[in-house]
Amino acid sequence: MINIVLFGKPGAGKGTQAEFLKEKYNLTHLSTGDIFRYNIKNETELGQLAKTYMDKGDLVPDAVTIQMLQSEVEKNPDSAGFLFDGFPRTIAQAEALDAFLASKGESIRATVALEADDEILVARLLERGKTSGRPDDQDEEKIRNRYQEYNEKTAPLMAYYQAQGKFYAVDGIGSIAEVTARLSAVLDTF
Ligand SMILES: Nc1ncnc2c1ncn2[C@@H]1O[C@H](COP(=O)(O)OP(=O)(O)O)[C@@H](O)[C@H]1O
Repeated sequence: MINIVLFGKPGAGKGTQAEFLKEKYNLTHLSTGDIFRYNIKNETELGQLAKTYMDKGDLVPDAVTIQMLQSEVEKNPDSAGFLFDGFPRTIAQAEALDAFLASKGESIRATVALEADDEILVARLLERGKTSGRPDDQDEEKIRNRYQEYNEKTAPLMAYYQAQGKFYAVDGIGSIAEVTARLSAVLDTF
């Protein structure tokens, strides 16, 4: 199994790139943001809980997110590998993921980060907010709050995966095809 973490700030292009990478490498794409939004749309209990955090640009609590992610992995027992998008976002989530995969005799092969400047990304998200309907993309204050959450809670994951020798970064600025090519150059080495 090849398990990959796609890493990057809000708006870095993880979802866009995941669409190409999952096809190319035959991976099961698990986007925690997409799963939460699906639950919000269907008005599940999980969705109602997640919405209170997401609308403010806060992270959903670890216990909720970890349990949800594990159940999504369990739903795909025959997967050739997972592409984790938007997860892990905290050290506690990364530790839980490592322990969970280890219990199945699996592990994370690599974490690949899409790098981009904050100001470019804030502008991208405001643009996306005009058509995406996402409440967290429409208000600059909420967007800034997501960057603060990222800097405080998610950025430390770079050192976490670097210490395991699993961290790779690519430039996330360029055309979609250019960025896909940069990511593929890293993933093709596995
Ligand atoms: N792993 C996670 N842990 C906690 N909250 C999460 C996680 N993944 C997604 N969320 C929630 O969903 C929101 C949207 O996430 P996502 O769709 O990945 O968008 P983006 O990367 O553009 O912020 C986050 O701001 C957060 O509230």
